Amino acid sequence: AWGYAANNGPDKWCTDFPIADGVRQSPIDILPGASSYDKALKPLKLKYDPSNCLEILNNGHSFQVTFADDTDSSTLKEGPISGIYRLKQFHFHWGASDDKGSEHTVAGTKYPAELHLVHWNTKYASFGEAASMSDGLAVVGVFLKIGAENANLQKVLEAFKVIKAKGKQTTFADFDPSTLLPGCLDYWTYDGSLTTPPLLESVTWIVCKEPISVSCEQMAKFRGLLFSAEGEAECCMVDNYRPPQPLKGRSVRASFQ
Ligand SMILES: NS(=O)(=O)c1ccc(-n2ccn(-c3ccc(F)cc3F)c2=O)cc1
Ligand SMILES: [Zn+2]
Repeated sequence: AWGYAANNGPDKWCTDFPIADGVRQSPIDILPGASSYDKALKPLKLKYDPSNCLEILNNGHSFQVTFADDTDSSTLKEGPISGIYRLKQFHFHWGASDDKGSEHTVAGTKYPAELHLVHWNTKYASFGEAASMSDGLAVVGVFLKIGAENANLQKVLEAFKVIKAKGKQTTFADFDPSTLLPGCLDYWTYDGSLTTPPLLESVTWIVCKEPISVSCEQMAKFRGLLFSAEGEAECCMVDNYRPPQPLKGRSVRASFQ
């Protein structure tokens, strides 16, 4: 099965998932100087209902907080998209050390971690159907940089002790993911893909320019999670990021000047 090790990592994914060498793969290196300001881009309209929060799980690639998506109570609207996209889950990618971990990079700069808020287009009947459509998904990416402790992450980190190993999950209620958004919602946007298998080219990427903070002690807790299941040889969950992929002629637009 795919992973992030030398034998099953990003350079090997094309064997089972040939779209890995596709025309709109993610992540990318964002070059602010080469992105074009588009005054038609609207501000992001994010509205999340904490009561939609269901559970937190270690899926062996990251940890993920999943949301009830049977109503329009947690949605993304406007920004670069048209219509209503519902929040399905959020998760993170991070490094073994603070000098790497994000998937998108900014003029080559790597952040220690990156948050992804995954939404699906309600013009389709379900997440699964939307995931295979070119306008099916919208993922909001937020960079994390080392600084002050982020109090809004504490509740997530406290759950780690019960989801340390792959396959563990627990109920997770009343969490508002908007507390993890930066104050300024300026963003870059481009057409891309899922950054892990199945690497589907169905994502409108919306990457926030402003990072949020995370302390080095909090990063150490991320790195205490395991890729491995209980009873297996322990393997720390670190470096679960795909490196930047070729732009292949795509343009990156900026919502700000
Ligand atoms: N890192 S990311 O680009 O935000 C990202 C990467 C991979 C996924 N992902 C993995 C499996 N799926 C998935 C789950 C259920 C389904 F019906 C279809 C899918 F593609 C999915 O959306 C979701 C998000
Ligand atoms: Zn992700």
